[in-house]
Amino acid sequence: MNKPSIVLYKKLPADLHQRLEEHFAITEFDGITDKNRAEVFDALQNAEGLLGSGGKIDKELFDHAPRLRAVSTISVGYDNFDVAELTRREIPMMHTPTALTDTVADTVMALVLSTARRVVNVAERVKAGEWNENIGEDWFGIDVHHKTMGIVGMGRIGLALAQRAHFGFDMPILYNARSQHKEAEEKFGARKCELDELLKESDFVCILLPMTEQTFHLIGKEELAKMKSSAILVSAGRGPVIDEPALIEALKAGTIYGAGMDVFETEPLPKDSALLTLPNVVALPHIGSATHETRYDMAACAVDNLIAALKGDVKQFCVNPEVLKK
Ligand SMILES: NC(=O)C1=CN([C@@H]2O[C@H](COP(=O)(O)OP(=O)(O)OC[C@H]3O[C@@H](n4cnc5c(N)ncnc54)[C@H](OP(=O)(O)O)[C@@H]3O)[C@@H](O)[C@H]2O)C=CC1
Ligand SMILES: O=CC(=O)O
Repeated sequence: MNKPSIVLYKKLPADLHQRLEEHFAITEFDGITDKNRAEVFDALQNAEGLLGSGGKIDKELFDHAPRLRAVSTISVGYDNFDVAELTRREIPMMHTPTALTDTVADTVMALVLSTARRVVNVAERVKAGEWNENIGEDWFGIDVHHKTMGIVGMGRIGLALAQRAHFGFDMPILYNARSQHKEAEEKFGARKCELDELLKESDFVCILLPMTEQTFHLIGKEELAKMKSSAILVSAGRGPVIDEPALIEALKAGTIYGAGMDVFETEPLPKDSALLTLPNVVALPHIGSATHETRYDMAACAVDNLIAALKGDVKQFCVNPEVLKK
């Protein structure tokens, strides 16, 4: 019997590629871009599955995939997919939560620490040969321990961050989400509050929200103005949740102390972005989950997800489970 065809648009570790090959006939691309879209469309004509990460996965693409039965992304976020269109076509889509939760929380903590203690800025000065005598106050940062941690988006990653902040740094925790998160409250002493209160009271405001219509530019000029001038904003959910020009203004004006950022409105961050010129910004290239171990685990999860889905056996990690009930 012929194996089902799939389109793979992300390079996989050899063993995972082989596992996929045992089940499917693979047509492989290095991402889906404006340049190769037409070629991808051709390959999709026969494809029953789609697996990869990144790119714009929209209705036009699905229109070229008449046999598509399952989609699997190697990521937690799926804002680049037209999920409503997939659901309309009764196609399940799977993602890879849990595999990366701890690693992303570690990255957020790294941003908190490096921004507060000015790790990058100070290390660059050492490399530039500026450490010639006992350091003065111009090398100092601010404390992290015992300060108030504000977490916007108390989901999987928010919870893992709360654990680190509570047990590692004795930080009181405020959080904002749509629902109450008892585990965060009971295990880590977190208190749910309105966004306004969180912005006013927190020393670190960590944004861990998905990109949705409701979260687009949730943090803009007015919200930044509510933060303490000694506070730090950390952005690790999706770039467009923050109004970047407003953030740049706030950083330049000293409305807030600094920002640690792993995600941006445009990625890769344009070379002329003012964020690159500000000493109170730590900018990372969307490395939240980027460790060898975690990226492997995410890819393995996505491979398992696609194999299960094309067997009609989806048990977990489906972002549109309503299609499974039909
Ligand atoms: N920088 C990086 O490399 C990475 C970034 N991410 C991003 O992080 C996001 C979060 O991941 P994860 O924690 O696993 O996701 P979860 O779905 O577990 O958590 C999302 C949280 O956001 C809250 N939320 C959603 N919409 C709103 C809203 N309008 N107002 C207030 N709260 C809201 C949810 O609230 P409620 O609990 O009430 O539903 C939930 O607490 C991902 O969607 C992705 O975009 C993920 C991985 C890596
Ligand atoms: O940003 C990364 C993800 O997994 O989502």
